[in-house]
Amino acid sequence: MMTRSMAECTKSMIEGWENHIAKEKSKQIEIEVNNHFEELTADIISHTAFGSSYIKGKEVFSTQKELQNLTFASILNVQIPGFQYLPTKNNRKMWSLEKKFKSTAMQIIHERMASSNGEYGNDLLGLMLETCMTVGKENNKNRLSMDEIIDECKTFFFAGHETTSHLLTWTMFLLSTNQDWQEKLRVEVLRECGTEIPNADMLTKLKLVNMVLLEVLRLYSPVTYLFRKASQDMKLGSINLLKGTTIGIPIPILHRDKEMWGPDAENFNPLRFENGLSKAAKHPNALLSFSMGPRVCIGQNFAMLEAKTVIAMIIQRFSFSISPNYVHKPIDFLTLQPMHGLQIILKPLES
Ligand code: HEM
Repeated sequence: MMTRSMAECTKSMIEGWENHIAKEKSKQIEIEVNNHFEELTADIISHTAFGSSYIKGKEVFSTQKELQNLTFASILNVQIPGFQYLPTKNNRKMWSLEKKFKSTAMQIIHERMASSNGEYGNDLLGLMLETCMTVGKENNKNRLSMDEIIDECKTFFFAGHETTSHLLTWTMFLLSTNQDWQEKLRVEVLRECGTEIPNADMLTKLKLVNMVLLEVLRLYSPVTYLFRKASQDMKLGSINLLKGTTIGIPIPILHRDKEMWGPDAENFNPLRFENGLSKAAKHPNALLSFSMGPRVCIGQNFAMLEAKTVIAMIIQRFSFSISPNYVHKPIDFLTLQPMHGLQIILKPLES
């Protein structure tokens, strides 16, 4: 059901591209794909998190996005203690967005509860409501409160939307600049899926697509830093860390380390993942894009399934190359993204 939702959202984006191309005499278009992917991944997460309530769900998420942008802009300001409580123009805007976010989310939850007969649906919201209503009913111990459900929705959107859209963008970038790999993937996708909309079984057979996505995560990991705080005094290699010290783990540096990945660490070479993720480098956990251990990304399978669906559907229908208007300037703006977007030239395969 999840793959179907992902494919349907992708189909609607692709139809938009096809309509656009049909209007052009040259039968090709230049598009900036990063924005398209941000919309697409928001659409997909709204459908899978909120199911039938996805239109209101999108409203919730676009409010959150506005809030996120304002918060990020204010992080760059000098932080004065207590300033966040003053009724400045920015703070008032943030409070009003927060209120709108909460009231729309509550509306969705109440509507869902009112229309249910003890069944809340098999989307993320339905599963959380189910847990909220049944688990720990007797002692209230493990029940999720409404505020916690709303917070979970926020986390899922924040953690799962931009990260995946940037994985898609960088994949399009690397396939545009490595046409041989674009063609290899097309052969694989057409062999396993033909021109049909891919289903879950077909997607598991796309080994080369999987290898390419892992190599994209290595070279352009959407999350660039992991932060950890020492819970006790400890030794890390030869360094003594005091309890409470925060350390930042720079993923891009570790992912291009020649000692770990070999002399071609700087190059795009998906074949390094030919024998599986754990054999690609000297250490089995060298790829840190989804983190590891107790805080590992819980959405990694979702993200990989989504990325495979989208890339397979694009590659089935179009060939693409980098536009001369593209300027390569990756920037870390919470997640790693092309500063001026990614402009590509898109052509339907028949031509
Ligand atoms: C390419 C896409 C994605 C990347 C690169 C990514 C990366 C990460 C990383 C690095 C962390 C751990 C942060 C840390 O250890 O400090 C994380 C956590 C998390 N991710 Fe993802 N993520 C992606 C997609 C998703 C998706 C699609 C979802 C949800 C549908 C999701 C949900 C979460 C959640 C809820 C956490 C917090 C887990 C916890 O702290 O227990 N992520 N992600």
